[in-house]
Amino acid sequence: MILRLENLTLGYDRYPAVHHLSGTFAPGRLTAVIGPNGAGKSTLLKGIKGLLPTLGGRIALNAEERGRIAYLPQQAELEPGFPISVLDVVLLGHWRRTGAFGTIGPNLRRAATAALEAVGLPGFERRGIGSLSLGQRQRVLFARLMLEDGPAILLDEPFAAIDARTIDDLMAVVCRWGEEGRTVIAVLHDLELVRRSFPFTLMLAREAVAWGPTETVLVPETLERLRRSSETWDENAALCRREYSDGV
Ligand SMILES: Nc1ncnc2c1ncn2[C@@H]1O[C@H](COP(=O)(O)OP(=O)(O)OP(=O)(O)O)[C@@H](O)[C@H]1O
Repeated sequence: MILRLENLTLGYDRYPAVHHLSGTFAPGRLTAVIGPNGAGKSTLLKGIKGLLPTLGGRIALNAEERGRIAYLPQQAELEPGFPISVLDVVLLGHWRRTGAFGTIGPNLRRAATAALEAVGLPGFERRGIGSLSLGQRQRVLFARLMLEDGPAILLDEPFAAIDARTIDDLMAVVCRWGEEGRTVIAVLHDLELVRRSFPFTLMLAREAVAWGPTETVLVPETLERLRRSSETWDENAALCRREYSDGV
């Protein structure tokens, strides 16, 4: 899936939070989105997933493609621990794709078991999701993303408050997604992790400060530009005055 943004503006009640963004997320490419609090990173992921209307410009995707994008929101936005099993949480990845009437056959159960093994939780199927640690829950959510089988995967701060061992294990899953040709876009704050593992970076401060190969983006000049632009952006920006060609 080629995910292309064309002069994209996103926001809330017509007040823009991400301005005039243009660029492409190519298949198999791992892109980190970095920027300070309030830079519009979560807004961008929600816009790509179709949870926000576009205020201007467009995301070049049809509805069917958009429906297949897998999305992991920030932990704070996740549903509280319902008393359901780990297996059911993982199988939700399948239902998200097929709808509630999709059938769960033995192949799917095997796929769920294999996904749990791949994230380092073999034999956890019957455990209640509420009995797991934060890191274990994040592993389960990655197993669910595996079952979603999306051509593009959006991760919003997937490693916040997660221990180094779990990050390593889950990064191995992310790298495999890239090798399988899936587009991965991850909001991250750990620049060392970005340098190590994400070949592309979008540096965001309401608009793109820089977007390209990580080694050209994470350099002192652009980090300084990021610092300056986040100091000057207007929390109460006026309605975007450039034209709204579609959306709203
Ligand atoms: N539901 C909402 N209604 C109105 N404004 C919102 C809403 N969600 C976010 N915003 C505003 O949009 C701007 C961008 O927020 P966003 O959550 O996208 O930033 P972020 O880069 O993900 O920040 P963080 O690193 O803190 O998660 C902020 O000014 C925020 O207050």
